[in-house]
Amino acid sequence: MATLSQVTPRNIALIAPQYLELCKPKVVFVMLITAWVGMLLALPGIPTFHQVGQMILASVGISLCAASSAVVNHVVDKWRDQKMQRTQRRPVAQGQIASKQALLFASALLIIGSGCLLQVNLLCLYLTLFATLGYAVLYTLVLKPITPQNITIGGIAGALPPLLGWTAISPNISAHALLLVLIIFAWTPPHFWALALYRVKDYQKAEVPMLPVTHGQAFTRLHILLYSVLLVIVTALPWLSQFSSWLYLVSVSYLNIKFMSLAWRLYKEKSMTLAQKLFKYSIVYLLGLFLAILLDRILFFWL
Ligand code: HEM
Ligand SMILES: CC(C)=CCC/C(C)=C/CC/C(C)=C/COP(=O)(O)OP(=O)(O)O
Repeated sequence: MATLSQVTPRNIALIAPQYLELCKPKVVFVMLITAWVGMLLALPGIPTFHQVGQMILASVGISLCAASSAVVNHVVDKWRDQKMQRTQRRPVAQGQIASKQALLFASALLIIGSGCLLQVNLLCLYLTLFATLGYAVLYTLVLKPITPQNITIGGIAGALPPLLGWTAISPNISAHALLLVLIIFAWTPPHFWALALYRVKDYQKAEVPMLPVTHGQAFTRLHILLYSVLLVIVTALPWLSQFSSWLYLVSVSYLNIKFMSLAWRLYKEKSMTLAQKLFKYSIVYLLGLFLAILLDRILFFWL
């Protein structure tokens, strides 16, 4: 336990980046972008002052709850992270932050985040708590060590942010918000299995039953390809249901051609460089898709 005399500005400056790292800030930020798109799409027009206030509170609340589950993930995964090259330098794995301190930090984030969402509405709060528990408990604690389908089922938690954003503005479960959730849900397996392919040794060492460990590289590449086809089909739905117009269709087609071509080449060529490329591109793809759906909506339905 730190004594009061140890709480100096210098010590805080030293420890703050480590606490920030526990929150998985880059992942949470991309999730927040998808939640913002959900919020903006739910708006009937230019937001009122009250709605801007709700959006700010919801953004803080969703980010803090997501960060809290990321911190718990570091604690639960301490021993696994120590065995994997990619994660062994993490603050909890290295013992720079004790599990107890990390859990206190996670609790504080969860309490403040929930407090913010309580001011927004109960539906948004409950769904966010469901996603938080989904990642911290269902995925990390229960599914990750027992089944290679951990990320398909656990992916529901990571896919929820657009719905969380939507309900912050309009407290009902809209079919269009569910379409956005479905897109991230179909996107998650190729996003993660591409990484698992080139990090397979890590997962073997840590005895985590990820798909390339349990079913091999060829089976994983085939499943990346199949989920990519599913992703292409699912991403056509906003246009087919007339929620989005031609601008979205053209943009998403461009993004999909590159996604499919990488997934197809990875399936044929068995290259680790291609797996790395697909993983990196999956993030650009998701950001591009959400930007396209938002711009399309603003240009054709708002203006
Ligand atoms: C269960 C679902 C998911 C799994 C298993 C997963 C897995 C991973 C893993 C293992 C990494 C770490 C890569 C590294 O440390 O080099 C990563 C990175 C990343 N993921 Fe995911 N992910 C999931 C869902 C999501 C979702 C829903 C989003 C965004 C909406 C997302 C966005 C990102 C981003 C932006 C990075 C890069 C972070 C960085 O560069 O530090 N992920 N993902
Ligand atoms: C409220 C809300 C929206 C919650 C979502 C929570 C959240 C931060 C999900 C992140 C998904 C993710 C990075 C999974 C990887 O975990 P991993 O343990 O497989 O990866 P690692 O080995 O890099 O830790």
